[in-house]
Amino acid sequence: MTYEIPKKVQTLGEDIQRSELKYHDREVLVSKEFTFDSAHHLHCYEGKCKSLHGHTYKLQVVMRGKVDDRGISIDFVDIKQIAKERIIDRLDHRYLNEVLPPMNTTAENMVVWMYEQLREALRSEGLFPAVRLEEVRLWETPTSYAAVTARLMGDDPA
Ligand SMILES: Nc1nc2c(c(=O)[nH]1)N=C([C@H](O)[C@H](O)COP(=O)(O)OP(=O)(O)OP(=O)(O)O)CN2
Ligand SMILES: [Zn+2]
Repeated sequence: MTYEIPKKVQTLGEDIQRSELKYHDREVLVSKEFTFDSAHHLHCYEGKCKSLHGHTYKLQVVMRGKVDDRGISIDFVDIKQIAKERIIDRLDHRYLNEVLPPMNTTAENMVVWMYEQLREALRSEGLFPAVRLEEVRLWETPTSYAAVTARLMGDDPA
């Protein structure tokens, strides 16, 4: 069954297109969250995390960009596609020590690697510099996270 948009609502859409009340060119942060489950263990670490164990990780990706005529700075769908391809699909239900480049799989190391992956994806997809990565946050447990920002990564725009 198809639903026809009422004439009144169509007109409202046209009004919005014509309206002066637009926030385009204003920079806005846009964020999306993901979860994935992985196993890992730490090296050079005395404590329970030296043994093989798992986490439900939570990843938050924050991007920033100028709002366009539609009122969108970066489509949530694009953030999802990039994060899935570059991170989630590679790490979900995997043994991190095996699938990540050689690193101790701490939240700190992983979040920097994730930032680099996402920054590279924005460039290769042609979204940068209109869209920039602002912050990446990785929760290892509900109470522990590591994060990097554009400033910490030396990527602040002049
Ligand atoms: N700075 C860091 N400290 C620790 C890391 C890390 O990546 N960076 N990692 C670990 C372990 O991987 C461990 O699994 C997580 O430790 P912890 O937060 O203590 O885990 P809990 O399940 O005990 O968390 P609660 O939320 O307090 O129950 C260790 N340290
Ligand atoms: Zn752990």
